[in-house]
Amino acid sequence: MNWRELLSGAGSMNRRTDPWAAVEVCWRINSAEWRGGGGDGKTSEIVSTVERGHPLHVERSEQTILVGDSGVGKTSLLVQFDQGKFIPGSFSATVGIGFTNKVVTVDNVKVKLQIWDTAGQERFRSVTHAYYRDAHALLLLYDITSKSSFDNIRAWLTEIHEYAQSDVVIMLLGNKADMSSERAIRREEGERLAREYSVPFMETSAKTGVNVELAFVAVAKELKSRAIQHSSEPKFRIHEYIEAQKEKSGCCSFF
Ligand SMILES: Nc1nc2c(ncn2[C@@H]2O[C@H](COP(=O)(O)OP(=O)(O)OP(=O)(O)O)[C@@H](O)[C@H]2O)c(=O)[nH]1
Repeated sequence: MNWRELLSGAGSMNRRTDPWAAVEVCWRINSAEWRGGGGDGKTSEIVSTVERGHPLHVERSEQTILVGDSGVGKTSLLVQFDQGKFIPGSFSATVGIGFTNKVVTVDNVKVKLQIWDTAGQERFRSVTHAYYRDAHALLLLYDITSKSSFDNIRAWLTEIHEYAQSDVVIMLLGNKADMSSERAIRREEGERLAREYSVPFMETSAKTGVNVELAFVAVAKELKSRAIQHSSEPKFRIHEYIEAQKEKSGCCSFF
């Protein structure tokens, strides 16, 4: 059963036609608020669908942009997330912008992330700016072996605040965490900068895959919770989620 069928089944309870309404209906059912309340046979069908654990499909693209200096690993991070692989070898800089669609299932809801991979080179900056306005989330990368890429983060944040929506989800990522012998930026420095700007932070490796999925899943969870947050549920807090997941995986001890 897809969300359209769910929506028509839920129509007697919620007449909105927004696809997110179907998710909200099921969300409430999921949290037992309307359990058994429909009396039309359809409600219990929806309940059992959710109980069987079938993810709800959501046709809405959440636009996520990867930004940061050239060579920090934006394309590699996306390839690792999308295909689970790292292609070593010569570096070929992104020209302009490219995108990948990826569906992430979070809390039994499918969230479609449209991920834009931007070119870090200065000459493409005006192209990148054009995409900021429509972004729901921004992953801002630096390379832990490159001091200049870290020093430029402030300038990137200034641009983001100038061109993006004020409520855009921003996450700071220190990539290439596998290259500890060439590390130029300590993890604490990344953490301090992230705290200063009140953005979540983690170190990632597009090579080993460490924290790559976590970064995108955390963004998907945040965007989903903003779209269908129900008042009876505790608010999703991305900082707390990331810290808890990092602790669980003992992520940073092997860098
Ligand atoms: N060891 C290691 N190398 C990485 C990692 N991520 C990227 N690289 C390498 O760094 C180089 C640049 O990576 P890209 O992904 O092309 O960088 P980019 O940020 O997309 O660069 P632009 O397209 O110019 O903006 C490539 O040679 C990658 O193989 C990583 O996590 N670890």
